[in-house]
Amino acid sequence: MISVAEAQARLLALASPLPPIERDLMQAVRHYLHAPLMAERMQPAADLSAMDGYAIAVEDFPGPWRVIGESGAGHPFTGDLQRGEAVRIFTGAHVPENADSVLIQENTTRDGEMLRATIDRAPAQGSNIRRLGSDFRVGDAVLPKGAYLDTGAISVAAMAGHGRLTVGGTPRIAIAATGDELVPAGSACSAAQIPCSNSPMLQAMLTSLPCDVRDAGILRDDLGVLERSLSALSKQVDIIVTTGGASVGDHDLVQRALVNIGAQMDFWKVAMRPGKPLMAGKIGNAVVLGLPGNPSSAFVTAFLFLLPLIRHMAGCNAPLPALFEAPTATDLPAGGDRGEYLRATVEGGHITPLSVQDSGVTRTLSQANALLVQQSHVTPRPKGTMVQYMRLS
Ligand SMILES: Nc1nc2c(c(=O)[nH]1)N[C@H]1C(S)=C(S)[C@@H](COP(=O)(O)OP(=O)(O)OC[C@H]3O[C@@H](n4cnc5c(N)ncnc54)[C@H](O)[C@@H]3O)O[C@H]1N2
Ligand code: MOO
Repeated sequence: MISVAEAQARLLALASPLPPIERDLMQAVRHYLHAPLMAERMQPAADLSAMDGYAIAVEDFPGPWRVIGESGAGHPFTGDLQRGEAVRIFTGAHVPENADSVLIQENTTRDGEMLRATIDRAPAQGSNIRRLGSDFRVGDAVLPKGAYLDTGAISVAAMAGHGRLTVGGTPRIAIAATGDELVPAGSACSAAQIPCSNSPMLQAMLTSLPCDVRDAGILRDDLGVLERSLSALSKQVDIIVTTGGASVGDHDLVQRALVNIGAQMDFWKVAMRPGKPLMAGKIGNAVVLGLPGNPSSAFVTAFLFLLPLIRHMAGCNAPLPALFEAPTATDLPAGGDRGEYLRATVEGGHITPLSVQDSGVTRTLSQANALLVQQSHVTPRPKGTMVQYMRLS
């Protein structure tokens, strides 16, 4: 059996990043930036007031001042300030020439044109002023290549003058559940049946990634059905994900069906728990990833393989999940012959593996916010030992 790291490397090598595409800002959300993003404008484009109050020269403190005009956001005051003069100013407005501080209005009294300070200490030069170019200047790289376009990134891209962005491609993905026992979630379900939770789970996992996901339904454990469906999907999408039918039972037909329709399988079985029966290969131009059927196995393998594959194809520079460290809140037993990914909770800086690790259980998936990574053959570790984990949320 190959290691998780080797399997990840082999999977990513099966596909190249898709060609980049230009999109409107809002269509670029959750995509990866294709090249560093340069500012096309200076921000702020002038010295701006950070508060509502009066623009003054600090050397005139403690006043009084004569208010000679007004500067509002979008309506700059065009004159300049002489000794003893102030300009009424609002948040976001241009600071007039010769002013070097904004007195907030709460620290003043006003009588007609006359302005007085109600504080004793002179404000510092530059106080309540956002300096020209202090956020970024024209040509500054405001986002690096491969940046994930989350809310903050969209904000800075818009401020930097961009209405369209060049981002990595959007892989098309088909999710096919397999198993005679499965019924669609919410349908009547006999004791011999089980709701298909894997397909909704996988779709939920992909909502924050740049991909077009299609639910290819539930495929019966029938070689002909699997062959026809997988063959058709391979011509329509970039990634086919199956769940179930990956192991060694008589009804585990996914691999056989794939080979029969000409797939080149790259690996089957990875030294990990849960998720051992994972398989990957290619049919034509499509990558096929066969996840095990058990819900936690499907979750962990999707987290460690499917998500990185999508990120890689969509232009992310670092597609694999990041590793963090925390002290374990409980003793940990020795590792077995497979790497383990224990569903765990990180709280108050400590990590606690959930007591139930059965890969058929879905409740633990809803409770876990981390996967505690335990290398194979590791010796027992007492409470307090630093361990590695991956964040799930
Ligand atoms: N003799 C052996 N038996 C098994 C081995 C092994 O090495 N030797 N491996 C075990 C491991 S590990 C896993 S994981 C499972 C995976 O098996 P399959 O991928 O073939 O999955 P199924 O048998 O089809 O289903 C397993 C389990 O999951 C339920 N399931 C399947 N699909 C869904 C779905 N879409 N939503 C919810 N639940 C699903 C299914 O009903 C079964 O209960 O094999 C072990 N066996
Ligand atoms: O590896 Mo299986 O995924 O342990 O249940």
